[in-house]
Amino acid sequence: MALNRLQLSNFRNITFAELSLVQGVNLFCGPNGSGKTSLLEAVHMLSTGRSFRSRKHKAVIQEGALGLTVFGRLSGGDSLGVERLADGGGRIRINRAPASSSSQLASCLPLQVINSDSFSALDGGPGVRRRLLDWAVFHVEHSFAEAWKNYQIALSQRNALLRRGKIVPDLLSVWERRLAESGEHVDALRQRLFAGLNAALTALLKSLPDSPLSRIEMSYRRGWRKEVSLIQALEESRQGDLAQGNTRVGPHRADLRFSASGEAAHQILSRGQQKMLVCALRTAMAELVCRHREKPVFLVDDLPSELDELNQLQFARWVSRCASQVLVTGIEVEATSRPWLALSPPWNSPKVFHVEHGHISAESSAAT
Ligand SMILES: Nc1ncnc2c1ncn2[C@@H]1O[C@H](COP(=O)(O)OP(=O)(O)OP(=O)(O)O)[C@@H](O)[C@H]1O
Repeated sequence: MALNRLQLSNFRNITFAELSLVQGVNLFCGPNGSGKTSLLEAVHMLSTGRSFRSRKHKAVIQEGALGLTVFGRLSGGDSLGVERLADGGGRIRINRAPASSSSQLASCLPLQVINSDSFSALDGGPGVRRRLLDWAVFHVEHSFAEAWKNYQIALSQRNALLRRGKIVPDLLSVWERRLAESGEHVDALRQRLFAGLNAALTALLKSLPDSPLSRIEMSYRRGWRKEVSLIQALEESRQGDLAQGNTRVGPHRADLRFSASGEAAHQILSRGQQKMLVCALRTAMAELVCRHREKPVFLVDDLPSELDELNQLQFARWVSRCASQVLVTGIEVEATSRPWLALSPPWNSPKVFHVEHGHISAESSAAT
């Protein structure tokens, strides 16, 4: 699925922009602080209802404005709209009708983001990796969203009971059974996805020149001991959980680990190799998603500053196989377009947009 038209207003320093995008590569070039990342952030908001830089909508709304809007029309004809107001209100619309949750936006517009934050996936906490895995599970396994929601409800109920201090055993076991049932389901979906993801990632890494990167192995930790069921694990950890007021086992503790010869990936890979590993992981996820659904859109913020030329070229090749469209930012047009020019059509003829002081104009014509 590609984004054909994008319209935004009062989004950080962009007062208004209306753009016609192409399938393949869209380049947004301009000096620091001109509004390139804000543009990508707006597309992210259209797919998730939120920014990738700030948890607070107010920080994203243009200073002095009452609210922001982002509107997009997809290649399949659907339209998406997000409005965020400074007073905390807002609306999400799909085909002009109110949408009940932002996950409906995500199913219409699957999106992968590569920016400097993406690289914390290896050395950051497990939550970052879990969310990455769940992006692919959500798009491939249709029962995941419901199972995960049920799991979260049961988890917060069990945690609330644990914090009360005085346990009502019957009530606790009701929520533990629900937690175990939805948790086992979430885990089964993740495990099935993981098997395909692992195969796709290994194939991508093996296609790289021999280095520690091509020997990286990925493993999945489900969040409780292998030998027991989730209900047993919950019973075993009940006393400790009571003392902590928190459920310490279950799929909310799952993780992906990356290692080579027993060493953690971030201990043995160079910074650039770590970045390439994250690019390969996101590509592998997109490959899995496009086997089951339409190809996702990639947002790539300032690739030249992250990877050397060979790796940029490799990554551009990967993206061209599994994405419908990519929006790339950079400072110089020549350096930003270089990795894409060696690919086959439509990837070798990027549409270039110039970004300056929040104004965005297409290269070949007047402002779009
Ligand atoms: N709420 C806001 N209202 C108005 N302007 C804002 C707001 N938030 C941020 N800005 C400004 O918007 C500008 C665009 O920032 P953005 O991060 O999009 O730039 P960029 O082109 O990606 O820069 P770089 O190349 O340095 O990454 C910055 O000058 C920033 O100070």
